[in-house]
Amino acid sequence: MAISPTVDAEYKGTAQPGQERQPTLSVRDLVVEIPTRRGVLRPVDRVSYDLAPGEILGVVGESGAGKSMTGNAVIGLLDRPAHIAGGEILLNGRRIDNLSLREMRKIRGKEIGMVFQDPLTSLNPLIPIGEQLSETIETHLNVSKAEARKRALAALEEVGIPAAAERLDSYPHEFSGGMRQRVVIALALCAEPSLVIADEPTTALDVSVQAQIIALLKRLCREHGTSVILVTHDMGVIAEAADRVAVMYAGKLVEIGPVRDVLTHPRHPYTDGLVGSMPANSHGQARLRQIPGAMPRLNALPEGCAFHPRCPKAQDKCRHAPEPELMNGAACWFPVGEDA
Ligand SMILES: Nc1ncnc2c1ncn2[C@@H]1O[C@H](COP(=O)(O)OP(=O)(O)OP(=O)(O)O)[C@@H](O)[C@H]1O
Repeated sequence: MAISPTVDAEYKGTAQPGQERQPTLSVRDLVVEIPTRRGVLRPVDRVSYDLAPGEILGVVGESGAGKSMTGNAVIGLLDRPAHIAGGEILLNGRRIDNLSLREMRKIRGKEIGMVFQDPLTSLNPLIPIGEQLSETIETHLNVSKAEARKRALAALEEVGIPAAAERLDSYPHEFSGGMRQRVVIALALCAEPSLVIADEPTTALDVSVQAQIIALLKRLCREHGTSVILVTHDMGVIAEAADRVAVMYAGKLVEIGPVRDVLTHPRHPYTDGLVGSMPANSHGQARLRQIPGAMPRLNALPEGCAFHPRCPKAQDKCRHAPEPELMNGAACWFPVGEDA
């Protein structure tokens, strides 16, 4: 049975009748467009998903798939000329895709926390970190200066900054990359947002600290009941941290499902390729199969399914029929494991 891409089957499927919780975030048929001299590009093309309270959704795909654009659309930080050209974004049931810049600014920090690849983009280099934290807390939680400073210290302790009381007056450059990202996580969570968007939060860090930062993000969001969109090109990070995974290819959502199902039984051949190119873990055999070819440019998408030129299962239908919608979690005419 074909499932409309506007209905996220996995989310609806887990709720019992009458017990459906309002999703923290609903992205409905989201379209982001970029007008160019050679036509209009669609880096995000009718993407839909729901994010349940406390859920961690990993968004994965190769560079240029549209992962960051989707996240940036949610937080109202698309760089012009990219803009939302269709669909809806609801945060706790309230539409946020049509808010003014001023209203959106109030939501960022308070209702949506952000963790980017480079911690320095989130931190002001000229202000001690304790002050940055307490200012955010004071503004968003309406508490006194003294109370905000107390909570800033608690936030730093929570993210594992050693001797936190002495570090309140340190500047961002006085921390290592990993410690700085811990501070950013404290900043993202200090106003108790219901959603955190973490875009490649560990990509710029030493491999040795990447796992610690992912574990920290996961633990804190679990403890606070915060939902997370975790954008990454790394399936290993998804396996480590996410509850569900959304796979993007050339602006489209091509597969979505619980992480364990998608990793053990990927249905879209692109997901299968991504899983096959993961380095082996301690239980697996060496895999590291690369997907041949490269993702097409948005101004040169092939006819039919955008993945067909790289797909080992491609048939005539894939080359000519309109791109398939999500069916049982995968947008593919001939999913892996189902004989044509
Ligand atoms: N101003 C622009 N003009 C034309 N194309 C653009 C512009 N900005 C972004 N794009 C294209 O939009 C697409 C989506 O980019 P996006 O950053 O969301 O991808 P991504 O999956 O997050 O990749 P990465 O991991 O490299 O950040 C890319 O193909 C990119 O080249």
